Amino acid sequence: MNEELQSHRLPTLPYTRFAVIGAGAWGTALASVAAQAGHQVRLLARDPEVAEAINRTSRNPRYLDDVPLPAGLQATTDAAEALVGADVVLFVVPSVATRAMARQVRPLIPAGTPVAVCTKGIEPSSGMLMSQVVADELRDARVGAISGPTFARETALGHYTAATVAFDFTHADRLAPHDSPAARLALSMSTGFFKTYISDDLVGVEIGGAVKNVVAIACGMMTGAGFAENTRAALITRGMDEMKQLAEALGGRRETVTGLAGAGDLTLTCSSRTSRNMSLGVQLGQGIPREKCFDGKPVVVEGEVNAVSIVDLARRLNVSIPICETVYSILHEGADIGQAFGDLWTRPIQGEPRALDIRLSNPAQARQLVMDGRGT
Ligand SMILES: NC(=O)C1=CN([C@@H]2O[C@H](COP(=O)(O)OP(=O)(O)OC[C@H]3O[C@@H](n4cnc5c(N)ncnc54)[C@H](O)[C@@H]3O)[C@@H](O)[C@H]2O)C=CC1
Ligand SMILES: O=C(CO)COP(=O)(O)O
Repeated sequence: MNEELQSHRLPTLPYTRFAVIGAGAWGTALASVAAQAGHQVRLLARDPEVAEAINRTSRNPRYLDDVPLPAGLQATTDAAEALVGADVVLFVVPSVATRAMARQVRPLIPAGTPVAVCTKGIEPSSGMLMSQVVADELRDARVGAISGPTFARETALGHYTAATVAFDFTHADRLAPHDSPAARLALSMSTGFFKTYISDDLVGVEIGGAVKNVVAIACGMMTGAGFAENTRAALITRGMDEMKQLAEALGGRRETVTGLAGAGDLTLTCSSRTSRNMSLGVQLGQGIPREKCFDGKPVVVEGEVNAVSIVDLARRLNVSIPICETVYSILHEGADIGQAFGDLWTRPIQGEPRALDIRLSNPAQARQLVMDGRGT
């Protein structure tokens, strides 16, 4: 347990009855972690065949089919059965399905129940973070998030993994942080291989998870198109700056973005083709038409959908996020990859950090000055 929390007189009580909504790769992996921590876990699947197979074979035949699942994990397609008696709920459906799913299970979640959203994204049109979408539907629940650098397969296989559990802290949470939903859920999910950290900056945590997917597509595109490692390092670093700007504009903290859910997830996702976002970018960079990517199979690529909502949100907030804008222009406006990345590199020179308020003319103009003999 966190040392600071240990110093409190009262022990933190773990949650022990989990309902996990969504039996995809990540829902299955998180259900597995919770079951390995010794909890009762009910996993809500859409497909009866998946639920039946999990219960019969302790494997999810559709996702992570080679990973054995622990005892104590029961799957069902009946939302009422999944949620009855649950003292904590994890929401793990794709961002496009989150609101409808929250609305569907609303009557089954008692007031005050902690709900952690493990989906990464921002809702189009409303610009809401996933926790805000769920809170909008479940008005009486305590809604937070779990996020970090966590490939589902590696997590389910028991590789050392770390993630952040974030909830906004109420006045009562500040008086008794050991008893806050964040602390209780972090303790409940903590196993010998799954390490949790606690945050009270839900906005910062969720912005990291949403924006890193778009930056990963950018890194994939440049890899597929044959750009070099220098380019990727620049995109990761400047992508983190875009996260910081956006988080701050929404009331989050810049330093949260340097944590697991920001820098951590950005590093993971932008470095590996295991990432569906990075992988989509690589395929597009190689010139594969979108409909032929992933051999034409439907795959959840959150950054593709969320490039739209993130760019829209940033424009409304007047925040400059040129890397996300570049990805958006390629994915949704048909821009050419080589041209769009080239344009990114000829943007005006600015301070790093942006607080150093300098903005010089376009580098092309500087070259012209040299050619005109007007340098010193
Ligand atoms: N796979 C991973 O390594 C990680 C994924 N995440 C996030 O978790 C979320 C879910 O991703 P995955 O589990 O990987 O996706 P997935 O593709 O493995 O599974 C998606 C699940 O959602 C269900 N689903 C799809 N559309 C639905 C709808 N309209 N209504 C209800 N259920 C629906 C599917 O049946 C499936 O069970 C995403 O936001 C992703 O960014 C976060 C961390 C790691
Ligand atoms: O969020 C993830 C790892 O933290 C999974 O990334 P992808 O959705 O790109 O596969």
